[in-house]
Amino acid sequence: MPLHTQLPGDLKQVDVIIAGGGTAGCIIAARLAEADPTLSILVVEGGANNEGNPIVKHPAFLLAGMVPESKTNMFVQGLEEEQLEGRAQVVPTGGILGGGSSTNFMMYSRASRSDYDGWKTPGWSTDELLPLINKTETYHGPGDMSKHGHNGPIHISTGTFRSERSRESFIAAAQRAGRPVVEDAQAFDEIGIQRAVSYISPDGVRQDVASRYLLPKLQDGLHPELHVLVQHQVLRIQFDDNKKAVGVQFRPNPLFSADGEPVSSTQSVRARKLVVVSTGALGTPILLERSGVGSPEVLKRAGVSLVAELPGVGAVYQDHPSCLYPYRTSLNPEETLDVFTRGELDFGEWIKNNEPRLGWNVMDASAKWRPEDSEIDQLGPEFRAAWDRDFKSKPDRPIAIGAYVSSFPAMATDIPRGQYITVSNFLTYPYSRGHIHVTSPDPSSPLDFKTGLLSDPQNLDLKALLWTYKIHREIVRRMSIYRGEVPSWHPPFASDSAAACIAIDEPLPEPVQNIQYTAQDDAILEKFLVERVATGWHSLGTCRMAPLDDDGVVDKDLNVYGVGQLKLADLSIAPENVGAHTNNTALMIGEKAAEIIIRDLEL
Ligand SMILES: Cc1cc2nc3c(=O)[nH]c(=O)nc-3n(C[C@H](O)[C@H](O)[C@H](O)COP(=O)(O)OP(=O)(O)OC[C@H]3O[C@@H](n4cnc5c(N)ncnc54)[C@H](O)[C@@H]3O)c2cc1C
Repeated sequence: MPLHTQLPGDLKQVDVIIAGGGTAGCIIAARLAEADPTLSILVVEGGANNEGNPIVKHPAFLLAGMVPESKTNMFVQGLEEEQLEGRAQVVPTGGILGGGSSTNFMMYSRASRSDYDGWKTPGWSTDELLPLINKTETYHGPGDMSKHGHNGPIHISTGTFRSERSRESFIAAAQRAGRPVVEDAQAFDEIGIQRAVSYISPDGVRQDVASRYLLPKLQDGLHPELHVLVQHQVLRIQFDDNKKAVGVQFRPNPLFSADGEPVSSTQSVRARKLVVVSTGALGTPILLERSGVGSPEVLKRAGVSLVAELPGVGAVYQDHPSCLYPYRTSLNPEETLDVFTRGELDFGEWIKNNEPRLGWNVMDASAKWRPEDSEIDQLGPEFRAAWDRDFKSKPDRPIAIGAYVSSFPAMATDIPRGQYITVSNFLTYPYSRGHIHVTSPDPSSPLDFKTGLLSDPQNLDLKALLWTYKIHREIVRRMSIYRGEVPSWHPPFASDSAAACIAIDEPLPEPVQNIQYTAQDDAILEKFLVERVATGWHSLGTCRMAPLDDDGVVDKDLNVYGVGQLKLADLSIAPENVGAHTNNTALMIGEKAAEIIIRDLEL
C-alpha cells in the first residue's frame, strides 16, 4: 500500500502534489485517483496515519484529542489580545491524516442557503453546490430525504447510542420556552432545534475522510499511482522563474522523531502539473507566506523574499466565538459520559465489550438560534441596525448555533461528582476579525496570530453572545432533569440576584418564569464573556476566494493570483462565514476542488 513514512527514493516527481491530507485534501486525492488511476498523486500530510487509531474510530473518545500532548490535533498559539483582557487563544486544528474530520466532534451541520449564495462567486451558488454536498453523504437522519444524499462515502446517523431522556427533556423544554423545534435544521433553509445526527455510521464508527475516501483507494490495488506520505511537514512551495509552482520542500515532522533525535534535513519533490495546498485555514496562509506569496510588508518583516504580492494572505481570520455552559442534572451515570471526563473510563473494557456508548459523541441535539424581532431592540440600537442590514431579509440565517451535550465538556476533576449537561454556543457571523502571519522563514518560529474575538468596535458580538446565554439558560431551566448551574462555569451573579446560580433537588415548579436580568447582571455577564469567550475551532477565511482588489487570494477556480499551477482548497478560501459547524463546508470544498481540477487537467 503506497502509504509511506519515508518518501521512496524513486518518487522524485509526480503529476499532482497535495500539501495537507485533511478534510478537503483527502477528498481531492481520492476523487482525482478515481478519475484517472494513471495520474500520479502525492499527498504530504504532517500528521500520522489515522488507521486503527481508537481515538479516531470511537466517537466517545472525542475529548482525548484535546489534551495538550495529543498527537491527533495541532494547537496553534496566538498572541495576547487586549480586548480579551490579555488572554491568548490556543486554537486546535486537526493534525492527523483526515485532518479535522478525524478529530472533530462529529456534529453534522450544514450551512444556510444564503451563505454560499452570499459568496457571490460564479459556480459556487447553493444550487450549484448542493449536488456536490449531497454526493459526500449517505444520510440516515430525519426530515425530507430529497434534501440529502444517499450514496456518498460519509454516513450520517445517530450512531449506536443517544441519551434519550436527556435529549427529549431538552426538546420539550425548548418547546415550552417558545423556541422552534424542527425535524431537520440541516436542509439549508430551516432554523430551529433538532434531535442531532452526526458523522457517525449506524454501527458507531466515526466517518472521517481518510477512512471513507482515501484509505480504501490505497488498499484496493487499483490506484498504484496514489501515494500518501505521512508525518512530514511541507515547508515551502517551490516556484520556477515564471512563478509556476513546480514542487514542494518538506521535512519529517519533529513531533514524531524520538526524543532528542535531530530532524533530518529537508527534501523536495516535483510536480509536473499542479500543486494543491490544503493545509487548513491556519496552515495555508503560513505556507504561502513562507514561500514568498503574501503582503510585501509582512514578508519583509519576516525576512522572506517576495515571489508574488498578495496582501490578502492571512489578512483576515474568522472563527465562531464560543462559550460552554454546564448544568447539574438528575441523569443517571449511564446517561452521560461523565465517567470519561472524570478519567474513570476503562477504554479496554468498553472496546472488549463493544459498549454501545462508544458510538456516541454526546451531542444529542443541535440548534440554530435566531432571536424574535421583539428581542432585537433589547440589544441596543447598533444591534438593531446590524440586524436590519444583515439578518432581517435572510430568514435562514442563525445568529448562533448550539450543541446540546449530555456530559460535562472537559476533564471534570475540579467539580463535584455528578451527571452534567452542557450547552455550547457558537456565534455564526461575528463582526470581529483577526489575522495570521509568519514572523520568520523558520517553521518553528512563533506566529503573528490574533483571533480578534470580540474586537468589533460596536460590541455586536458580545451582545449576541449575551442573548444566546440567556435564551439557552431559559430552556435548560425548564428541563425536567435540571438541577442548577455549575457556578464556576457561569457568570458570578450576585447571590441576591434573580440570575444567581442555584443548586436544587427537584425541577423548578411550573410555570417557570424567565429570569429578569438587571443592568448589573448584564455587566457581570459581559465581563464573564470577555474573560471566557474562546475559539469555536472553526477557523476560516484566511486566503479568501474573492476579487484581487477585495484582498482575494484565489479566483473562482481556486487558482492563486499572480502565480501558476497553484490552487488552494480548504477552509482558508471561504470568502465569508457560514451558519454551521464547518466540516460540511470543508467537505464541499474538497468535492468542488476535485471537480475543478478534473476539468482543468482534462482527466
Ligand atoms: C476540536 C474540533 C472540533 C470540531 N468539531 C466539529 C464538529 O463537530 N462539526 C463540524 O462540522 N466541524 C467541526 N470542527 C471543524 C472541522 O473539523 C474543520 O473546519 C475542518 O476539518 C477543516 O477542514 P480543512 O480541510 O479546511 O482543514 P483540515 O481538516 O484541518 O486539514 C488540514 C490538514 O493539513 C495538515 N497540515 C497542516 N499543515 C501542514 C504542513 N505544513 N504540511 C503538511 N500537512 C499539514 C493537517 O495535519 C491537516 O491534516 C471541529 C474542529 C476541531 C479542531
